[in-house]
Amino acid sequence: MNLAITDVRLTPILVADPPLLNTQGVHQPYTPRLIVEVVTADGVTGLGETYGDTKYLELARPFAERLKGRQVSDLNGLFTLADQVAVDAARVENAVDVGGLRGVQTADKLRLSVVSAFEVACLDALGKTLGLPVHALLGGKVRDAVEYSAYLFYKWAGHPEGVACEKDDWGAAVDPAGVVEQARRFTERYGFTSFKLKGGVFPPDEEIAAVRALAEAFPGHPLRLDPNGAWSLETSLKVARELGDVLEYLEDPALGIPAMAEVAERTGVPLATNMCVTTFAEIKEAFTRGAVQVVLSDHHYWGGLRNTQQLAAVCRTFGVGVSMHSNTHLGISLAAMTHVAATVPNLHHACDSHYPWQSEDVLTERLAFEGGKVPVSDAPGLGVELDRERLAALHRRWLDDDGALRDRDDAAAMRVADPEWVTPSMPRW
Ligand SMILES: O=C([O-])C(=O)C[C@H](O)[C@@H](O)C(=O)[O-]
Ligand SMILES: [Mg+2]
Repeated sequence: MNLAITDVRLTPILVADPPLLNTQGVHQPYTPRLIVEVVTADGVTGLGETYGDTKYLELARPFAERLKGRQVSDLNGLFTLADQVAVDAARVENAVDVGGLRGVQTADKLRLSVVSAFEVACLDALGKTLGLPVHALLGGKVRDAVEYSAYLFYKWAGHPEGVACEKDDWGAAVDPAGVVEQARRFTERYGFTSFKLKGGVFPPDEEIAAVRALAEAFPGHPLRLDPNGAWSLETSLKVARELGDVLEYLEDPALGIPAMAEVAERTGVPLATNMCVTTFAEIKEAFTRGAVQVVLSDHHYWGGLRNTQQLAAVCRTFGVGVSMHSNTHLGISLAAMTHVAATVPNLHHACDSHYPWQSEDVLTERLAFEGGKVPVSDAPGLGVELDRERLAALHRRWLDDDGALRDRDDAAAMRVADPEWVTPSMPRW
């Protein structure tokens, strides 16, 4: 058995994305992802996936160079190695992640977002070599299936006229009836029983009405609303009070730990975040001030599967809940999320996943939701197989792009439909 890494392949791709609305704008018709392959001396290939924007590619390339000759079992060494990769100061100066949707942007967070794909790829290769599933390498599963929630979005029926795109069959959802209809489709197609609505798109009263409509259509089901910090403290307090009786939690109503702490204290409504706690450095203040009751981990920017387990342990220590955030991702990441989620004992909320919105994948077989859950694979590694033809086709799309879509920009996509659109200043309402 030879665990030495002899080759690393990085393949940036563009994958189809429907016109999903958020407070920054709308999703572009294609979004960048990076597929990582780590090959061992025995010829075993491990797969990983992360964000594919330029700022990640420019770190992934020098990192991949340094990886050759190391062992896929040397997971701690990945972090030491990452520290050697310089981050351009312009990338982090006064910067927030994806226009503010994912919190602060630090040099470490950028590095971790890259390391995570390599950690997953190394675990996949190690698992395949040893004949063990990734969850076993993480200490073993405590559940056989991981529950996900329906991630509802306000959306248009299609991308703007004349824009090259793939069509989707979800239809439009721009009012309460549309949101309920979308939720019904999610339950019919995937069996989800929890619902999260991406808010911050329409004035809060309209979004309150949509959540009320969901509560009426699906009585007793867990509901969440996430405006990505688009509301002032006063608006957050108002929405929390109006929806407190039907929400499982409210996600990032306002920006920053002090505002979140005040909303939590004055309303008692549980708050979740993937914005004010996205790094270990932010935990102490947020937890001691009671600003968040559920941290939505994302193994991509927390630095991988083992860091996610560490985050879960810290949350458990402080009596704070943990669940999972999601951005547009493919099956490799869904498999990784499922393996780590299977090992976290204190996971009491259904995880987010964009996967149902992704009509394209790079796997020979898509992962399936059964009754809203993804079964935990016991096959060696992640339990997924790369479809090289699909990978090549999506890479071809990336090569053919003139650069306009290689960096996610929801405000730019919105300007195609509304040339006057500027990124809203926060708080928006
Ligand atoms: O706050 C969140 O849950 C997200 O940031 C998830 C995604 O970024 C979502 O808002 C999106 O892609 O529009
Ligand atoms: Mg969120």
